[in-house]
Amino acid sequence: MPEEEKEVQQRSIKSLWTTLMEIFDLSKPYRFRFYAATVATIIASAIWLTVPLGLRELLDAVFESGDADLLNLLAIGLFFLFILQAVFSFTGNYHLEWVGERVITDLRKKVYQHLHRLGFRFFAERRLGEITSRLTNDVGSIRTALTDSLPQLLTITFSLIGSVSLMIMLNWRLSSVIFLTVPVVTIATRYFGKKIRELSRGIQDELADSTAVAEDALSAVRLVKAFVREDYEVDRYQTAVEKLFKTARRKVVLTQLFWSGVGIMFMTTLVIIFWYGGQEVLAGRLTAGDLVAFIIYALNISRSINQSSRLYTAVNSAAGASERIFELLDETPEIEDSPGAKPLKNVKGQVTLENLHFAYEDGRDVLKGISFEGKAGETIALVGPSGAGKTTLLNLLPRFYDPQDGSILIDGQDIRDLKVKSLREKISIVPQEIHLFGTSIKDNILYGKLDATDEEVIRAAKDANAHEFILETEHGYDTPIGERGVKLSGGQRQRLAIARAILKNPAILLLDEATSSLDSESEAQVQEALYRLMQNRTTFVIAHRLSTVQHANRILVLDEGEIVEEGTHLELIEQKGLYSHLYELQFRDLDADSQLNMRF
Ligand SMILES: Nc1ncnc2c1ncn2[C@@H]1O[C@H](COP(=O)(O)OP(=O)(O)OP(=O)(O)O)[C@@H](O)[C@H]1O
Repeated sequence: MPEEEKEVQQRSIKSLWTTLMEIFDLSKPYRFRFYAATVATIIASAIWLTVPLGLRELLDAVFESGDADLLNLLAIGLFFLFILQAVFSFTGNYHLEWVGERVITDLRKKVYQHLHRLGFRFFAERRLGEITSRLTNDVGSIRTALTDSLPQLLTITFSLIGSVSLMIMLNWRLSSVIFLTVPVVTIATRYFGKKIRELSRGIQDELADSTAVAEDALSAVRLVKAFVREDYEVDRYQTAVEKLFKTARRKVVLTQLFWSGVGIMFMTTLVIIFWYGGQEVLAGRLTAGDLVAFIIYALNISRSINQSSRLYTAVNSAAGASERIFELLDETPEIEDSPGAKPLKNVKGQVTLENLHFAYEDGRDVLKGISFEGKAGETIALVGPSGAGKTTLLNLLPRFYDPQDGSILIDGQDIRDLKVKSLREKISIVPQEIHLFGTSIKDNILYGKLDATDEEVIRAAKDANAHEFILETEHGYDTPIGERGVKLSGGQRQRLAIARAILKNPAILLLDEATSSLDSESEAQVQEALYRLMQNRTTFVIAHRLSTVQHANRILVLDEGEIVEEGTHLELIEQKGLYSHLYELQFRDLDADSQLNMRF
């Protein structure tokens, strides 16, 4: 075998072992139950192993000694043995599967919790479908291995060891026929195992890809329909699942070849045992009972090996899946509390930016030395051309990303010295794209403060100009919102998002004004709600409306990651710089009063 291939194989066997151990580690809290179940399984297997010996006695009682009383006694004895075996087998399997299901539940929780700890960078690099596939398909694959295969593995191991020992005791020469097949099976298992493991991982990857394709399209169903791209999306999904089918078929071919090969070998071995054993009986060196018992043990071994080869493929599939799960669990969250981080309390809302430098990718600075001091309660509008870095700047305040250089201070405290959760608790974000959950209207508002009373929810909705339209819906606050809120208009969705933000009662507000048009009545209601929300809070707003910039205490004009102008609306108009240029472009011919719907 070439050195390189050998290394890959060794590495993969090692990684199989490591991942299995990692899964096994998860069962630590349930070790007592696990060991008790193992003992019950050993006892059940041991009882099962005595059955052929009982049968041998039974047959010899008939054929050799002709003893009818002994025959009755043995038959009753065997019956009770079966009952006892069933009881132990049930107990062992039940508790082993219990541990398996428990471990999987813990694993699901652990993975999901970990996903929530990971930052924006992680999610930006992956598709949602791929991540959900890990939670469902990969964990499902490990589940099968743990709950089905683990009990089998134990039974098979004991049954194999026991059958082999008893066979040798019965007739060692006949036993050696069986052992001749062992090296062949071992080599085949290693060869096929590696291939199957690789294919299993491929299948999980392709499954994740196809899930991602479907999720992408289904979550943008409006876009798909608007562009009449149903057929295109169906094609895309078909291509993905057909690719999956091809890999799955290759796995089936390999797996079946392996099983069939093992099967043929053992049936041949059995024929040899029949023939050779028959000779021994004829020669008087073996009784008929001995031969029957021997053959049952041989069948036992054959069945166990067959099962273990199936088991091996299941375990290999699980190893492929668990590699992916543990890769995910190894992802380190980029934003975490620093040691000694303090909670942010009694916030006034003074925000200072000191020489901020930020890049998503090395060498391509998006923010280039932003410095600014915002007083508590001020409204600060950010304007500038597309791609100037406005959204990026807002994303740094709740620490969705950390700057490479420079710092952000809130009331004089560096946000990296604060507990992340306490920082984010004090900041509300109203983005352009409002996301609503498929729960009730009330639950969507409650997201801002989970323990709010009904009165608080209603007050927030009233302040957000949402109360009236909520009452007009079929079940009022309990009306469910369709998947992603499709049953609500754009303005209504915004007002719900504002109600949610009001309920959170933040000291700092980050607002990305929507650019999509609303009708003027709806627009006026949203604006009014926003102004109410902005009262007594430090607000950073990416402004697209003239009314917003006119009312802002200060306007920061960003261009290519730098603040190029700063001042009030009138001051900036007088400067005749970028701001006045943008203003000219957008508002030149319009009368200020009718400009509410215009965008920057
Ligand atoms: N997640 C990301 N990964 C890499 N680059 C990004 C990411 N998000 C934004 N950028 C890049 O950073 C730059 C600034 O983007 P940003 O969204 O902050 O601009 P903006 O001023 O808010 O623009 P707009 O008004 O169009 O929303 C752009 O060049 C953009 O391509």
